[in-house]
Amino acid sequence: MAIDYDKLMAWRFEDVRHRYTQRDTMLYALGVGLGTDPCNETELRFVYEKNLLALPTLPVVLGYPGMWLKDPATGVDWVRLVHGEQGLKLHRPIPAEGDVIGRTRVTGIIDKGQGKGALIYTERSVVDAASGDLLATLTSTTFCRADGGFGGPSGPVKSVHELPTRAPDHSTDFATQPRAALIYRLSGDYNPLHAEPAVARAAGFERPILHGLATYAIAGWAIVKTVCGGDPHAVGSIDVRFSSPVYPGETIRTEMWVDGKVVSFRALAVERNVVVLNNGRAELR
Ligand SMILES: CCCCCCC[C@@H](O)CC(=O)SCCNC(=O)CCNC(=O)[C@H](O)C(C)(C)COP(=O)(O)OP(=O)(O)OC[C@H]1O[C@@H](n2cnc3c(N)ncnc32)[C@H](O)[C@@H]1OP(=O)(O)O
Repeated sequence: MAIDYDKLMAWRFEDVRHRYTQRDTMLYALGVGLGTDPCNETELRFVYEKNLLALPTLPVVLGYPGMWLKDPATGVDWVRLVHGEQGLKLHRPIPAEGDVIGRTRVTGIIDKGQGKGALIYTERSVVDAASGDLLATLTSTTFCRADGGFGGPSGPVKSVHELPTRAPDHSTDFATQPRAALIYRLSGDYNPLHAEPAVARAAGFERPILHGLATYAIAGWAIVKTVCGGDPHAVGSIDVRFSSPVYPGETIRTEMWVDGKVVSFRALAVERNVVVLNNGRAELR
């Protein structure tokens, strides 16, 4: 079944009420890979309940509607989809525990052509359940590699941020563990692509790949640690494109360029010397 543009644009999402605890916040940070050095006090603040802080990227798992594209009625071949781009705008500091509502909608669908794929743009608002205050706005591009040529529009596509041409101002390495995806998924993205070898092979990968949002969080953490002095509240937004898959166990090198309040960044899988995140742009408060 092919994508039906009008049907998918009008896809109805239920509100997702999500009460998250300090334990969830710590599990998220552990899934990202923090806490491997028990004496690293900067990381401990995100994985230990004493004065616990939330990573700025935590909202990506709050009020998440799940793998809705697995529904055959969407017309999407879910096995072949990958995460294409992610944006996050933080409107308020994210508490280490809370009760939120996620509201998702489809904002655009692009036909890249037969054999090239389709892009599905979604936006999610995460609001505080009690006050109704908007905490974060998330924008996602799902790259549906098997679904091009359905007769939809070819634009407008999201523009990408150009990185500076000079050498990076900062660079930091972060070793992921072979089991990284198996821990990260417990925060809510249960896509079997990250756990089941047979599904990964059917999707065209030699083995399960890491969640794009785990790599995204690693780059976000690199910015917090390197540019923000460890203060997660200093981050206002983070946008990036996923340019190549990451295999759990690889080392992620985040390269950063700082120009006033704008941090441009990209990330590489060091062992293969491949750029895995590109066109990154974070804005500091
Ligand atoms: C609610 C939220 C739902 C989210 C669901 C996500 C669920 C998760 O569990 C799934 C994951 O986490 S998957 C893991 C993370 N993602 C990845 O690993 C993808 C990495 N990227 C790739 O493989 C390729 O870049 C690939 C395949 C993306 C593109 O490669 P190519 O086809 O070779 O593309 P290329 O020839 O370089 O360019 C063709 C056109 O596509 C545009 N483009 C490229 N990369 C893009 C990307 N990442 N996002 C959006 N557009 C992208 C190019 O600009 C080009 O456009 P044009 O033809 O107009 O010039």
